Amino acid sequence: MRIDVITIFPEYLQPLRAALLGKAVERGLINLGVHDLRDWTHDVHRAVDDAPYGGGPGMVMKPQVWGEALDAVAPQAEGDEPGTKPRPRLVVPTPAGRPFTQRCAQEYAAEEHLIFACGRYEGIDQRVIDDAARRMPVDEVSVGDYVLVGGEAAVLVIVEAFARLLPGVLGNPTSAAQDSFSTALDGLLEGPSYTRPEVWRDLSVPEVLLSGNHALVDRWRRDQALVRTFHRRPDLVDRLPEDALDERDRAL
Ligand SMILES: Nc1ccc2ncsc2c1
Repeated sequence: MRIDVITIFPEYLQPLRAALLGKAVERGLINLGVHDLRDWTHDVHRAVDDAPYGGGPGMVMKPQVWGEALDAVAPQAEGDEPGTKPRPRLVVPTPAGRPFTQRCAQEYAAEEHLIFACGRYEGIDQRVIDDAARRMPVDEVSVGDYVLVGGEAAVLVIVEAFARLLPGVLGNPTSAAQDSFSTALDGLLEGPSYTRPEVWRDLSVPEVLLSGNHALVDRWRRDQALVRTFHRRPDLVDRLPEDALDERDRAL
């Protein structure tokens, strides 16, 4: 998979070259390009923003600079035979976007080429998104109901969420199958985990986990996931299968 990130702070994306993701890049599972948006400016000040039409606080990122950057990173070469190059998907993190979920992460893990546009200030001139949408799918996505200073931190979150799903990235691929929100858990939250010692600061591991009875352990883990989900994320309840509601009543 190819990932391109366009930003005015390339150094912010260094964590993509560290740890597990860094290993995936080194091994060629991910082909990563991080680009400085200012490389497509032509003025002495290398300006990337301007005052908003209609007035209001803050600055808006200029369409000309973004247009040239996206043309360079996702060239629409004349005469390209359709399907000869993977069509990229443009992802624009924004507080005003649709929620980024585990399902989105699974979709992105299936893409061949993702381009991330990191906005700053009050955001990117909307015509950049509208122009790009003429030649590639564009997603404006939110990583939560809060506002950051820019899109870079959101890109780190999004890339980690889908890259860990790529074959060969995680040491133990089966662990992703039992994640919170996974199909195996019916979209529930994971329950609590424990490891040695059995007693720590007078706190004991739940007896059932020491029983060796896998059926009882599985049932206990399911109950813990149900109770945790219903208490912490009641908004996920309506997405659960009908029988999970009955399980809830038994578990609570
Ligand atoms: N451009 C911009 C500004 C704030 C923000 N918060 C989450 S993503 C994002 C993107």
